[in-house]
Amino acid sequence: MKIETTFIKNLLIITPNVFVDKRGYFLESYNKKSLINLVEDEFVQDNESLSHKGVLRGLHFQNPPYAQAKLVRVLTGSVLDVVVDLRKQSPTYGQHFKHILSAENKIQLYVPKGFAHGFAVLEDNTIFSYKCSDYYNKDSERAILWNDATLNIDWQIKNPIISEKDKIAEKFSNFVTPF
Ligand SMILES: Cc1cn([C@H]2C[C@H](O)[C@@H](COP(=O)(O)OP(=O)(O)O[C@H]3O[C@@H](C)C(=O)[C@@H](O)[C@H]3O)O2)c(=O)[nH]c1=O
Repeated sequence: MKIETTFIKNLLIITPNVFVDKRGYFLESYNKKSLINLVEDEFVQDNESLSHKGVLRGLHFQNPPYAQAKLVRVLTGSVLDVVVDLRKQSPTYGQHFKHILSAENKIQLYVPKGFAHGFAVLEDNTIFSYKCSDYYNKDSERAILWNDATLNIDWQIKNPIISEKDKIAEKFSNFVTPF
C-alpha cells in the first residue's frame, strides 16, 4: 500500500497493492494496521451509492459531535472527488483538493473530520463506496453549495444532476464553520 500526503494536512491518498493473477485481482481495501499513526478513526458505517454520468453529490458533512472521517473509493466507473478544508485553524481553510478515483486506479482518499466532501460522476453505473467514522445523523447533515464562486472548484462537468437538498445548500460566503 502506498500512502501519500497532500498539500492539505491529514488528507491522504492511498493506493492499495493489487495482486493480479489468472483469476483476476486481489486487494486489501482496508487494513487498520497499515494506517496506524495516520488514521486513528474507528470506522463504524460503510456506504455505497450508484450514480449516472453527470451526477454531482456534495458538498456534504455532519456537524460535530457527529462529524465523520471518510475513507472513499470507487468500485465501478469513475468520479472527480473533491474535498474542502473547513477546519478554521488550518492554513488551507477554504481550499479544496480534488482527485480522480476510478475502478481502474483503485485509489482511495482518506478525508479526516472537518472537511466537506463531494464528487462528480464521470461514467454511467459508477458505484462509490466509503467507510465513515460515525453514524449517519440526519439532524446534523449540512451541505455547502457545490458551485459557490468563493470555492472556485472546476468540477469538469456542466449542468450536473443534483439532489433537491444540494440545490439549496449553504453558500460558502455566509458559512460559519463548526470545526
Ligand atoms: C448519507 C446517508 C443517507 N441515508 C439516506 C437519506 C436519504 O433518504 C438517502 C439519500 O441520501 P443523500 O441524498 O444524503 O445521499 P448522498 O447525496 O449520496 O450523500 C452522501 O454524499 C457524499 C458526497 C458524502 O460525502 C456522504 O457523506 C453523503 O453525504 O439515503 C442514509 O440512510 N444513511 C446515510 O448515511
